[in-house]
Amino acid sequence: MSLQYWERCLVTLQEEFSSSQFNTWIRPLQAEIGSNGDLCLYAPNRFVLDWVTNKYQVRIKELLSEFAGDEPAPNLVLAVRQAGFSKPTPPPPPPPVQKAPEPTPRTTPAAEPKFESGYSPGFSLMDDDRDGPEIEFEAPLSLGDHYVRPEPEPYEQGQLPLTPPNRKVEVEGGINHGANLNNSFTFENFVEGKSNQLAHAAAQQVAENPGGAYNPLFIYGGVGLGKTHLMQAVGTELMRHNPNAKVVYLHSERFVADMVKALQLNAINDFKRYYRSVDALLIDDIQFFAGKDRTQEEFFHTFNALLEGGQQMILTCDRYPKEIQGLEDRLKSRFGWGLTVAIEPPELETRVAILMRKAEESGVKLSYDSAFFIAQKIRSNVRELEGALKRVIANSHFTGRSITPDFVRESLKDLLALQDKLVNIDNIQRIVAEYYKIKISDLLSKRRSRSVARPRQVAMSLAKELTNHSLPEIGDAFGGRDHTTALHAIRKIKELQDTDSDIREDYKQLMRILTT
Ligand SMILES: Nc1ncnc2c1ncn2[C@@H]1O[C@H](COP(=O)(O)OP(=O)(O)OP(=O)(O)O)[C@@H](O)[C@H]1O
Repeated sequence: MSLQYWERCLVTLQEEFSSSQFNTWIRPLQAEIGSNGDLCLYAPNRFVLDWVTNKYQVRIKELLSEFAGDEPAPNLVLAVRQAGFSKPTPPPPPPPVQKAPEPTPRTTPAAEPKFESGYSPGFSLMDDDRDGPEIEFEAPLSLGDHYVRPEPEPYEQGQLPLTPPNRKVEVEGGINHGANLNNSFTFENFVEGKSNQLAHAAAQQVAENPGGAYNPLFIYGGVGLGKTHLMQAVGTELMRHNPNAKVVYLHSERFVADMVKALQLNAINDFKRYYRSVDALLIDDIQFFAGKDRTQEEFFHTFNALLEGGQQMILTCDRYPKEIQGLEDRLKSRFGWGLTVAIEPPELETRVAILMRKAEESGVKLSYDSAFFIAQKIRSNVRELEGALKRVIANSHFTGRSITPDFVRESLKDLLALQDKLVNIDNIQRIVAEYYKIKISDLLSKRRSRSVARPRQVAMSLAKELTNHSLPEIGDAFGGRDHTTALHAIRKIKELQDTDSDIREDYKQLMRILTT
């Protein structure tokens, strides 16, 4: 048997699943035909294996039987890819001078910092209590730690403003020493829902087993959906297990700025040493690496060294790695070596649950009806949701009135008016027409061909979901149709979202365009 059945399965599964499901669970499976003709699918790690076994195995078997027709279907074997198994792209060894020492086996994230060969600092990165001249390098400066460079170099006028020697770095409020982590981002206060379930589960796995099979963990999704929160929750958890763990969180722009500064100061080796000495490196919004070739080059080597040393990396991005324009292919492929998971905008129930939780955390009583009202109106992302809730709470404190749906409506009046102005039937029609490359007049016409009818139904559904117009008003706005046509359109699109991955993706994209 050749792999053709599996290749056909892939085509079907890609149609049936959302792109994030397919990219996360199916794409990483490596297929082989076993010596006895079994179809062996190798998952990169246990997590993916369990997920695929529980959720997709039955469907894969069904498809295999379907494609085999009258022939016996191949036996399916699911397993974790073993070390030594023909890995698609094993990390190349870093250049000798940057080679990290042999990784020490570890059960906790508290491994000793790893230093380049020949460099013997004789102190911990976290150790403030030492003699000798110090300079604070840009990265440690933000992290609250600093280290001694054996031969401090003189500062020259005009050089970038390094912190003067011996100045103790202040740790910002709410920021964990040495990690730049925000204590308020924890697993406990992260509300799980369908939209973030995979990312949440993966992050918890990493917190339990750093440097394990899910390295790097790559979390992608739109703005304000909780990527930073989850990434930092892992960092906080690692530090909770071991307060000496060197967990470093930073925004990708900071990495770029540090590197530029290090190059200007001729301190690139310090830069390399610093970033390679951590136990866990958490970099946010790596889409900012796009087009920055020198940064990518440096990050590529850091990435390899960390992976080789078994140090955990977590990266976030606003899109799927392969879709980042201006990012080298070798980085794109490396980002997929661990686990790539998506976070989607939260659905209504999750939005309500988040609001109730945030209100509770603020010690405020929020009724379900009021939470529901806000969640129905604010759909774009969690940050916006939090902003709206803060406004309502502040207003309630200020006026001494209790929070009811009417009070919420009043408090958010300006915001909702602005939103209504931004999302109305006219611009839904304009954006849907642009998206499907048809004319607005087609949406309003009597034409019933699929190429026009489907976008029209999508636009009507969006109008129902995003505006306060009634069904008769929506029908009327689409070429004078009646409310039963609008109702049919909405039901049809709801049904298609469960069965047709193209429609599901289109709808999601359009929602994103209209609400962000
Ligand atoms: N599921 C959730 N439960 C609780 N709070 C959440 C959840 N998702 C997001 N938040 C909160 O929403 C706010 C925005 O989240 P976060 O900063 O993690 O978004 P992001 O995806 O990293 O966005 P950006 O790409 O803009 O950086 C934070 O205050 C975070 O705590």
